[in-house]
Amino acid sequence: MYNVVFVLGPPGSGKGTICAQIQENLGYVHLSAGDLLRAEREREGSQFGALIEGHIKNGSIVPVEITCSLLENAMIANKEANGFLVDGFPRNEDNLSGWKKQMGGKVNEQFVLFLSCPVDVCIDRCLHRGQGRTDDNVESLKKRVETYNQQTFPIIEQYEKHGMVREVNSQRPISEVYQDVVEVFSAANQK
Ligand SMILES: Nc1ncnc2c1ncn2[C@@H]1O[C@H](COP(=O)(O)OP(=O)(O)O)[C@@H](O)[C@H]1O
Ligand SMILES: Nc1ccn([C@H]2C[C@H](O)[C@@H](COP(=O)(O)OP(=O)(O)O)O2)c(=O)n1
Ligand SMILES: [Mg+2]
Repeated sequence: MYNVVFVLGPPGSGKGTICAQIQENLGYVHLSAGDLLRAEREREGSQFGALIEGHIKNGSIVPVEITCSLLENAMIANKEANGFLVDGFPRNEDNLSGWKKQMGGKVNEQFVLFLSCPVDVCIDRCLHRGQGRTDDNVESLKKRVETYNQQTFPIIEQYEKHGMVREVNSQRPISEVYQDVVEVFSAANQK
């Protein structure tokens, strides 16, 4: 059974930044749904490139069959990992139900790391991220934040009802955020 930690929060809340540090220090493998989709978009011969780019620019969510298969393939390719940081997933009901259907019974969901940060701070970070992303512009960001508020936050609330959410305030220096995140992982892995 694969250990899985979901990492959620608004665009720009620091999910990728924190996951990279956890991967380096705790042996979890970082799987960013967004990175996997961008790689699939670029892959020669992919039938999904245009569809993925449409969703990315529009801030909407790619159908789960595509995203979940990318995640599962990446997990199979990293069997030796202590666990997986599934970053930016599940982002809506379709993601959640598709994941349960495809991965239910194959994974141990440890907890949901929720990086909370005010939206205006997050937008500002994305606008200065400097990764040349086609969706780090004011127009796409407006739509991504709307998608987050309308579709992703309710998923976090569902997990919250099951006592699975560990919230860390990410409107602080990265080192402080990281310290709190490490404590969350320590507590979870002591059990
Ligand atoms: N705690 C923080 N304080 C200030 N800037 C941050 C912090 N965490 C991340 N950043 C910066 O904000 C931008 C978005 O971070 P990123 O990890 O890509 O977020 P996400 O994956 O949630 O969209 C990056 O430029 C990153 O360097
Ligand atoms: N589960 C997911 C994750 C991302 N996507 C698409 C739509 C998202 O706006 C983009 C970018 O996601 P990504 O996680 O890289 O974005 P942030 O790190 O939150 O800024 O990818 C998706 O369709 N389904
Ligand atoms: Mg990211």
